[in-house]
Amino acid sequence: MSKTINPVESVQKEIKFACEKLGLEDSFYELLKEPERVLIVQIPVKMDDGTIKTFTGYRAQHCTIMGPAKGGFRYHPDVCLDEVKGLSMWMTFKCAVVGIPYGGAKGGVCCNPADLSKGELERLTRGYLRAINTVVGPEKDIPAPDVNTNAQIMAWFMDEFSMLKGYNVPGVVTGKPISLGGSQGRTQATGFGVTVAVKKACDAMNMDMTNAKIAIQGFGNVGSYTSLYCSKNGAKIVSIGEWDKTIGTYALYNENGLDIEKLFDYKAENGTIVNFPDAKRISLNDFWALENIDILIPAALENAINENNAPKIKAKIIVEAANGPTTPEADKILAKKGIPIFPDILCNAGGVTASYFEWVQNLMSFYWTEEEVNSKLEPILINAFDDVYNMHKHNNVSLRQAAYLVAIKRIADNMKMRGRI
Ligand SMILES: NC(=O)C1=CN([C@@H]2O[C@H](COP(=O)(O)OP(=O)(O)OC[C@H]3O[C@@H](n4cnc5c(N)ncnc54)[C@H](O)[C@@H]3O)[C@@H](O)[C@H]2O)C=CC1
Ligand SMILES: O=C(O)CCC(=O)C(=O)O
Repeated sequence: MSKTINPVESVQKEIKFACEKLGLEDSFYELLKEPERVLIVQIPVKMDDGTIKTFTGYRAQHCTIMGPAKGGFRYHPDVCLDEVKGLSMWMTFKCAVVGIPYGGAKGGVCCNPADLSKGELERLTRGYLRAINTVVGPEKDIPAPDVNTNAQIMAWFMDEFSMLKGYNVPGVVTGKPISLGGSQGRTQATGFGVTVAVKKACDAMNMDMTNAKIAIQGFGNVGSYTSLYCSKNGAKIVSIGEWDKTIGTYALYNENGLDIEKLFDYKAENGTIVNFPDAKRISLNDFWALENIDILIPAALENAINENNAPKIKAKIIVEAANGPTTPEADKILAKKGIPIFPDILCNAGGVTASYFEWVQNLMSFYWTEEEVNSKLEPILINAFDDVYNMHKHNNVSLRQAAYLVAIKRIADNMKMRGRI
């Protein structure tokens, strides 16, 4: 059994280390160690059978000094206060790493969306918005999609907020459908950004991406587009680890590389990839222990790589696409094995950066093409990668520590200039 990991304590350790390394006084740590605000709400939902069920929802806003709070909300049975708080803290540092004018937030509702009908999901989403409406808005806090939430859910969220206000407010949420003010490229942006990180990581490690074999855990929004863009860049996606409601966790494996476009079609048709024909099915345990893998990309949930499976990992590098996929114990094990980990707050920042573009377009009511979005997105991600990599090289710190150093230096400079400290 893995030890229970408290994400808040894990982030606090990273903040403390970075503040000390940057020579910042304790007051900086004091201001960053906990979210500024956490809202816990009960959401009554009329179920299809006429009964009322109550769900617990959360919204945590960690730090708003750099701008309005920003971050997704998820629907999952494991959603709880500490998870949402930890995820909101990661968002603050992610936005600072890429230098976009936001603080960090995250939300979620503890529920199993697989058990809810479309109507129940809509009523839950509208109820969640009504319960948190006083703390969100284009100038305050702008949610977005995360695990088990998507463009349709963002559309209901935006519609309910607009009805409460009495006028259309597209900028209250990002990741909307294009027809409602969503941005070109947002759906694909996190996977696009992870692929930029993979390319940069390969360059830094003298690896050839066009010959790389990649294993990816998760074929949801982030995992699927990461698979697609990495394969378009010549890499072979030899394995995809997944979860299915009928059989639990499993992985698909094809040593010659899975056909990702066919996998997209198969998932669109079947809602799952569990019986995809052109692959062997292996266990998730075997997935973590795969031989001859160059790059491992966790793109599912927190704590996926832990003290149990880290010793088995044979990949040359890990690129984190999920938030918090590697536990602190696994970090230490992998460091001893000499496997570098390119961290989440750098590698998955493409999503929030494209969300920033969506919000800017909503505020201007003037919309960009996908080419314009991607041509603005890529240089931001490349610069962020270079900032983190240089910090890592020049300060004898891990890549994760380097990302926190870059982020916290920017936030601390802002705090000092304002005279907060
Ligand atoms: N959607 C976005 O734009 C962003 C998402 N992220 C992070 O990326 C991760 C994935 O998010 P999304 O792709 O949006 O969620 P999603 O809900 O679209 O996909 C998650 C996938 O992981 C699979 N999964 C769940 N548990 C699993 C397990 N134990 N083993 C293997 N597969 C499992 C699910 O079946 C699903 O296909 C999360 O950590 C999220 O916070 C980070 C940045 C932006
Ligand atoms: O697009 C956004 O605003 C946030 C995405 C998100 O939740 C994340 O980066 O973890």
